[in-house]
Amino acid sequence: MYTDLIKDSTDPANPQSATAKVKVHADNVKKSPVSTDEVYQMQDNITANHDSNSATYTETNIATNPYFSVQDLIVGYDDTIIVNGLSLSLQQGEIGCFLGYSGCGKTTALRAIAGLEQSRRGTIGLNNQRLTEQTPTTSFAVAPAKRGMGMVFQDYALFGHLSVAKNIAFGLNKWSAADKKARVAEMLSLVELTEHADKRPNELSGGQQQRVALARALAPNPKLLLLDEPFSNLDVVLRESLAMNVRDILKRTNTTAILVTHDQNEAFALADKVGVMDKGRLVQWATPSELYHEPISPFVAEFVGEGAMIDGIIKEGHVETALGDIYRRMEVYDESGQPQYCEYDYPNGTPIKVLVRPDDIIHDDDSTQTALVIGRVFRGANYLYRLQLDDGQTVLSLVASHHNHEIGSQIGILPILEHVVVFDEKDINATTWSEYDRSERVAEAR
Ligand SMILES: Nc1ncnc2c1ncn2[C@@H]1O[C@H](COP(=O)(O)OP(=O)(O)OP(=O)(O)O)[C@@H](O)[C@H]1O
Repeated sequence: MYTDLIKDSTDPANPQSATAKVKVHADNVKKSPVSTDEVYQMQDNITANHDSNSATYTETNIATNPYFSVQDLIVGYDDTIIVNGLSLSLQQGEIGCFLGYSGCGKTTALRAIAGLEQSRRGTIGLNNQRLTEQTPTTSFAVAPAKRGMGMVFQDYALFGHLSVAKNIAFGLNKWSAADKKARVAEMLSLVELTEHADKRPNELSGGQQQRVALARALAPNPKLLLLDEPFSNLDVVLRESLAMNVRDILKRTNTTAILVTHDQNEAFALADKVGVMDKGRLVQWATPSELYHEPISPFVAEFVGEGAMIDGIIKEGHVETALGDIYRRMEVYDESGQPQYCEYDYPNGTPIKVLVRPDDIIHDDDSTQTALVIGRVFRGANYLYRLQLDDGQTVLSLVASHHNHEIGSQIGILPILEHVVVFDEKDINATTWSEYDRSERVAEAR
């Protein structure tokens, strides 16, 4: 794969393949329900764990060790591997996210981090403590209740018979009465629910209940906060605004967190680093912007954001396409600030696929290059147009909605091909989202 950035594009998560001969991923296996009791116990113990006897890194060095790290984590049931070589790291205060389709192993990964699932291989470290280490020679795992983690669930899991304030105070049993009162007041204010302190959860909206759940999880000051699809019970409009609100709260409290979701808007609104998962593997671990602009494979390109893949062919070091020629741009500039280019190192005639995002195609009435409008979706501020090029290929274009063009009309376009992503045949032969989608439908139809 080539992007406009000339740099090593190998998978930073570096998933190692499992050596055991096992079947990877099975959709017919039922998962055990999340045991909220286990999680309440985790929560109750957070503040009691400052003198935890869990092992510390022998070569501890806060400057070089990430605050939170997972290395080559493998989790499976019987002969099935669900999480396959997960590796990632977060600095303190960073928010990470596992993003992927249903059944790809996101929740299992989260539960393994919490210690609620046993791992077969790998290490987990948090705040200079080794929490899990499973190697051929060592086997070590800190109990969930001693990991200092908090959890927020999809269904809020609040105590219906307790007030909002008492729900928030739940994990503070070992605090003095005065400290507990002050902490609950602080948390109520943080999530802007002070005036609802004495209400029962069922007197609150879904969004408010989720804020109570967040306050309850944050109250004992967890070392790591785990959020499992926290917004999926809420309507779409509320989801994005609550996601931004939650990000703001986590940033203000410098909380390190991991979110699990299948919704990329949620992932982008909340997370600093997003990991796209596919069949138990972390395919790419990157910032939202990197995922969108520099997807590592067609799978990630198609899963994250919108766009179209068009055909290209290598000619003398550049790519010829129906939209125009693409030159390989480096993130290197000459003295006058002009970007520098180099050649794609493929032989002449190599077939290529080019990822073109809707923002790469600008509508321009004065352009001599035109395309046929074959579809459009009104999105308030914009129209998303589906456009057919002269050779029959289609691309998408995001155009301000005051440019109202009927289906069947020709419009002028200006392709901006400076930042497109180029994939070769090897990338294309990898499993794509479309292929997955098809096989899912076949499986569902059985
Ligand atoms: N305790 C278990 N025993 C056996 N298989 C399990 C168990 N827990 C999960 N699985 C299987 O592991 C796979 C991944 O499940 P997981 O819940 O991690 O996926 P997910 O990506 O979080 O999906 P969703 O978004 O639907 O929650 C599924 O096929 C599931 O049936």
